[in-house]
Formats: sequence, C-alpha cells, structure tokens
Amino acid sequence: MTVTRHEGVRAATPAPPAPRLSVSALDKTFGSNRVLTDVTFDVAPGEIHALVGQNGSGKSTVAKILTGLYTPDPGAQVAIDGVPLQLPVTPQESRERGMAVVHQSLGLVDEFTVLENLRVGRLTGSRLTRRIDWAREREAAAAVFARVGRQVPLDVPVGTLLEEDRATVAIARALQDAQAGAGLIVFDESTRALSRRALEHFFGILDEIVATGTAVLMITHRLEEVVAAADRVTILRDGRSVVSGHEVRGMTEAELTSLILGRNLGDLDSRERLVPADDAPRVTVVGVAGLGVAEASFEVRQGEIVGLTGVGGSGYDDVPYLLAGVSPARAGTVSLPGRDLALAGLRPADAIAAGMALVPEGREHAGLAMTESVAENIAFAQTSRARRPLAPMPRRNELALVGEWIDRLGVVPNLPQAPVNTYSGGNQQKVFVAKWLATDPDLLLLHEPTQAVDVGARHTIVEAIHEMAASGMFVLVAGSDENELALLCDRVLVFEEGRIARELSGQVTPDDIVEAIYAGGSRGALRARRDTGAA
Ligand SMILES: Nc1ncnc2c1ncn2[C@@H]1O[C@H](COP(=O)(O)OP(=O)(O)OP(=O)(O)O)[C@@H](O)[C@H]1O
Repeated sequence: MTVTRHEGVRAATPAPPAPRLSVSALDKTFGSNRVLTDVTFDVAPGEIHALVGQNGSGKSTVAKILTGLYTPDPGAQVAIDGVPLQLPVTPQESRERGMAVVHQSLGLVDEFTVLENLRVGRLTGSRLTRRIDWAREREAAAAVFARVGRQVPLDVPVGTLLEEDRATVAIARALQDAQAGAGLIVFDESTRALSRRALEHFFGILDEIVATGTAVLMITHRLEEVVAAADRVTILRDGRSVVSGHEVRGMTEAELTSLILGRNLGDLDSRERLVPADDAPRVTVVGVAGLGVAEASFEVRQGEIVGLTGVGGSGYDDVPYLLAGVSPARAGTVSLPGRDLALAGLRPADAIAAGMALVPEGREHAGLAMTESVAENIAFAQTSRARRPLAPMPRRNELALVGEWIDRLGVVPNLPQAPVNTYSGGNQQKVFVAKWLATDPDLLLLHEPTQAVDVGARHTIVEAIHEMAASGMFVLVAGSDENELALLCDRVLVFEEGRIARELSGQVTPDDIVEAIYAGGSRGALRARRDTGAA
C-alpha cells in the first residue's frame, strides 16, 4: 500500500507536544574550569532518555543545574513543557513543575529516619491542630515501598541502612511525587546499588511510569541498561553534547562505547585465566557464618581472583565484611599464610593488621573523607595500616605514592591537593579504590569495585586489580555485575540461601554467571522491554 501525504493533511496535523524538558546552550564554569559547553538536548514526554559519558564529562553537573544546586553560566535555556524556567532554578519551582531528581549521592540525611527522609517536605498536618497524622504518613510510605517492591523499616536512621536500602529510599522518594502523564524524573546513577532482581523490578516501574507520559532522564554507566531500556541517548564528551537525542534502537554497546570515549576500547577479554599450582600459597576460609551467610568454606590461591555472586539476600555480599571484621561473624576462621584468625569477635583493626584491605560499596558512606584532599585520603589508609612502620611516612614518599596511584588509575583532574568532593562520582570511586590498593594488602576484599565508573575507567580498575593479583595478592570480589565478574575473575562462587551452591571456573562468560545465579533463568525484564517495545 502506498500512502501519499497531502499538504492539507500536514496542515491539519496537530503540532507535536513540546518536549517535557529542553536544555539548550548550557555552559558551566567552576573558577577557570569550563565543565559544560553548549550542552543541548531534549526529553520527550513518555520516553526514557539516557544521558551518558565518561567520568567527569558533566552529567551530574547537568542534574545539579536542573535542581538548582548549581547556577549555570549566563545564556543557558531550560524549559519544561515549552515554558522556560527562571535560572538559576529554585528547588521549589523545579518541584512544582514536576521535576524530581535522585542525585548520585542519593541526598539522604543519615541521622533522620527512613520515614522522615521519605516524607520530608510532604508531611501533612491537620488543618485545625497542625499535628502531623503519622498513621497516614506511615501508610503513604508503606504504599510507595510496596510499589518499589522492597519494604524498608520506617523507623531506623537512614545512616544504618545497607546501600541497596538507601537507594530504595531515594528512588521511592522521587517516585512518590510522579503524577501520571506529567513530570520528569532524573535518576543520576541511582540504580548502582540495586541487586539484579531489584533492578528488573525498577525497570518494570519505569515502563509503567513512562507509559503514562511521564518522562525519565537516566544517567548511567551501565550501557547494557541503555541498550535494553532507553528510547534515545545523549552523550557528553568533555562537557559537550556530542550526540543529542539519538535513537537507541539498533545501537550496540560497542558503538555507544566508542561514541562515549571517542575511540574504540581495547579488548580486555584476552587475559589468560590463572590456573594456580596445587602447592601455591592460599588463603583458606572455613565455616564463615553471620548476617546472611549460613556457612561457607573456600580457598583463594595466590594470584587468583575469586568472585562471589548470587541474588540479593543470598549472602554473597556479606562475606567481605565478615572477613574484614566490619560485620560481626558468628563463627569461622580465615587463614592467611602464617596467620590464622578467628572471625567471631574480629575487629577491623585486627584484620588490617593481618594484611587485609576492604574496599566496601558506597564510597561516601563508608570510605572517603569528602572534604579532605585526594592525597590525604590515599595517604591516610597507607599510614593507618598498623603492621607497617608506625612512624609516619616521609612527606616526599607520600607524595610520590599518591602521584603513582593518581596516574595508575587515571584520576582526573590530576590535582592531589583538591578536595575529594570537587571530583566527579567516578573519579571519587577511583580514589577510593586507590586508597586501599596503595596499602599493598595480602588479601584484597572488594565489593562492587567499579560502581559508578565509566566504561574506560572500569577497564583501568580491572587492569589494576589484575596486576595486583599477578604480583601475588589474594583477591576476593563480591559483585552483582556479570560482565565485571567475567572480566575480573579466575573463578566465581555462586551463593544461594547463605551457602555456596555452584562454582564456575575456566573461561567463564557473563551468560554462564547469569545462568548459574538463576539456575537457567535470564535477565528477562530488561530484554523483554526492548523486544516488546518493537511491537
Ligand atoms: N563543586 C565543584 N567544584 C569544582 N569542580 C567541580 C565541582 N563539581 C564538579 N566539578 C567538576 O566538573 C566536572 C564534571 O563533573 P560531573 O560530576 O558533572 O561529572 P559526571 O559526568 O557526572 O562524572 P561521573 O560519571 O564520574 O559521576 C569534573 O571535572 C568535576 O571535577
């Protein structure tokens, strides 16, 4: 059938709706440092729009301008539904116009309870007495958690929660304001702490939301998510929108990677898997139990990288914390060459002194002094290692060490004296990893080590961990990202209900890992969206 378009028809066609969000000529300078130049893109009603780019390319700065945390340079234009916003944006106007942003830092107040964090600014008092109806507030909170698919206890301070629960609170807070058919929600790397299952649920909710016409701007480094879930993509490179609103359908992760980096990425897959000798020195963990771990025993041979994974709640991600004395173990021992430690009652300082280093998840929360410099952060871990000489390291050596690690992990900008909180999220993560690698531990315990880092930096961190293992370190990494585990590990242990259920060794592929986790299942929801979206 041939359809001929008539001029008259074109004239009668209603004008397309104004973009939900349009951003044009956005510039931002910090001091003399220009971080955004002429950023221009728009987000249509009812679409999932991905905003991607390397660490430090300016994504979070865009998000912070949208909520009024940063003031853009003069000349920028930002409009919602065709109506310009006064710049700088005021948080109140941004919210009144239907914009909700989940920042990378999640924006939670640790001392406040979950309920207070969730309902802050939304608490409704009785008109007569002004007394807050807490029963109603609790109901509203429970309803929004039910929608998100994960209940979080309402009365505990947010600072005591696990990273996944913190992310859930921040996401729930943004979702509770979404009005069907209106508004825009910006998620800035907010899903990075979600487990696989929670992630699938999250994308299910996004589908529901955008089907009503609400728009979503998703800032992420997980290109798999972009390919599977986003409708269009904008790419920032060095603060410029080098690709603006490109259709995602038909794009591959490799194409996205080369557009993000401006070059093709070398292949990391070529690492030969290590097959350690039977008599190689080893770390032996026997009968570790505590938190979600019922009982687990395993070995890590020298130079080997062993991965731990499973569905959320299977206990795999508790292991590093139990071994490092950060979470209390009920039982078990860990034996490093020449040292046996009982895990019950183990203090973090004992674990550090015995040669262990833990790179936990959630750098702001657990690991970096945000207002201190990069140099202070890296050097602090070094001098805190009690079995090293107690005398402080000479300043010259300290600076050399810091310089070496900044170079090695490609921390940008290379300004050792700048406070960590002026660095982009991914560069903070590099500093965080460097801080512990620099202590040169015998047993390195990692939990989601490349969280929030871009595709190039992820390779750099993976390479650094490979080098550390090759130099004789024992490495244990707990993670939920099958691609990362396949790149990093020589062996992967899959947990189920607190115990090791399966072991993968040899050339392990990401699909092998997913299959082992779900015992035949697959990452359905993300892929299904793309497939049914084609209909
Ligand atoms: N408050 C600040 N003071 C000085 N420089 C800043 C400040 N905030 C951000 N920058 C700089 O702006 C640049 C862009 O940072 P931004 O956080 O927007 O990057 P990003 O693309 O979100 O990175 P990531 O993927 O690592 O989160 C970085 O070079 C960063 O150091």
